[in-house]
Amino acid sequence: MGTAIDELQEEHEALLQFLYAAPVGLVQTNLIGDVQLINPLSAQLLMPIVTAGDLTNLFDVFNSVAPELRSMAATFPHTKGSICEGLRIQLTAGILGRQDPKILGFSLMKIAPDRLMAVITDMTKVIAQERQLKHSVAMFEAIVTGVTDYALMTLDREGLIESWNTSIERVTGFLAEEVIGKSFSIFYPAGTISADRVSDYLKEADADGWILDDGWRLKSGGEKFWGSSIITPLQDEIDEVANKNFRNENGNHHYALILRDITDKHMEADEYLRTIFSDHLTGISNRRAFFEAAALELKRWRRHPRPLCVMTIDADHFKRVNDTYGHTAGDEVLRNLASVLKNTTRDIDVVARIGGEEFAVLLPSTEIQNAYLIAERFRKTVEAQSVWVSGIEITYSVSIGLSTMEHSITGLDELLQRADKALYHAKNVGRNCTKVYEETS
Ligand SMILES: Nc1nc2c(ncn2[C@@H]2O[C@H](COP(=O)(O)OP(=O)(O)OP(=O)(O)O)[C@@H](O)[C@H]2O)c(=O)[nH]1
Repeated sequence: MGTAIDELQEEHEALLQFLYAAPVGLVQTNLIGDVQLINPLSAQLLMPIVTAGDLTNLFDVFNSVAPELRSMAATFPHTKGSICEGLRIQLTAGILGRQDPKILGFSLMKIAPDRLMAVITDMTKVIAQERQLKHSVAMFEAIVTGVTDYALMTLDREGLIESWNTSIERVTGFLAEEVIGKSFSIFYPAGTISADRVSDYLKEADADGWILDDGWRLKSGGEKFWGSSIITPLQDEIDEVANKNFRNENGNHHYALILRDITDKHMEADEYLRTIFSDHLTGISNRRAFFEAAALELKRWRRHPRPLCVMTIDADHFKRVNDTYGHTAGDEVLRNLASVLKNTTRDIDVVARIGGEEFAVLLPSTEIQNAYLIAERFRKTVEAQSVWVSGIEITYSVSIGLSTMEHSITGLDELLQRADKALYHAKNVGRNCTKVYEETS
């Protein structure tokens, strides 16, 4: 008969075998993330973010791409249960030389008071399929929806509304005479679309056959609704026969715009989207949302280069804030930073927390001189205010790095690296300042 020790040994070996053969990545750690058991698949999946082969601590490994995991585990109040489920973590975006972002599915469970189990899967393909499906579903729904549920209009080559069906009035409240001859941007709330963007949308529709754009839209009375717009170029044979010279270089000069009010559906999906794209601490975009939006902007830039800047921001001496006032106060400062940043930028800018105390903003259609002014306005606002936590006044400052997109830049990773170099320069010259990337910086 085996002793209790033998039984434990057997159990342990069975667990090891299970770990080894499991079709998902499994990592067992203690509460602070020190790895106790790890299967080969995990090691393989985590490879892109493991520095110098060091897999000692799971939270250290994830620190650059999902810094929130550590505090999520630390603040989990129960002795057992799910800490996070199906979190999608963008792995390789932003890592120099990696053009193909890998996305991991990550779930973390507390399985005993002193033990965590992480389940890791490769979601890259699933997400690509989901995105494709989203487009197909939107197109399909636009086609099959009852005539009353969508507004249909035609646009000229500049995006000015030429004709419409009466459903526009039902969906948006605008009358024909109010919209004919106006840009379709009339349906966008102020600050959410620029003239450049209108023209880019049309060019994208030409290049890809269509473009889908979901977001806030405006009714004539100023009321907002969540709309889904699909723009497709119209291949108009009659016009081609009538006047060949009238066609633009892409061969299309009219577009159909289908605008649907999907507020109800959006509200249902909103909570889900928030968990995927929002940073849990500050509520602004998370790293994943930033990289997705930035990839789209860069794709646009490659087709139609327009000034595009990136700003990276790092709170100064933040360790000192944590050490002096505690981690909770530190969190409050980060929330303050995010909110000031959001308030000093436009709606069209992508404002995200991309690391622990690192933030980034993508500034489309912005010259570097203007990006500098925006950065300085933000920096001075931070400097001039204070955060109150439990009756204690905390002041802090930020350092900022800026870079601008150029043809010689290979991708987002390089653009970000340049901004980071400028940020490093700002730290080196004494912090609380903004520096623009220069070849020599
Ligand atoms: N409160 C809080 N602190 C965090 C979070 N993420 C990272 N940090 C802390 O941020 C600090 C970053 O410190 P460092 O990178 O050493 O730099 P620093 O003290 O900000 O100094 P400089 O960047 O050189 O000005 C570390 O102490 C981290 O623990 C978070 O979510 N909440």
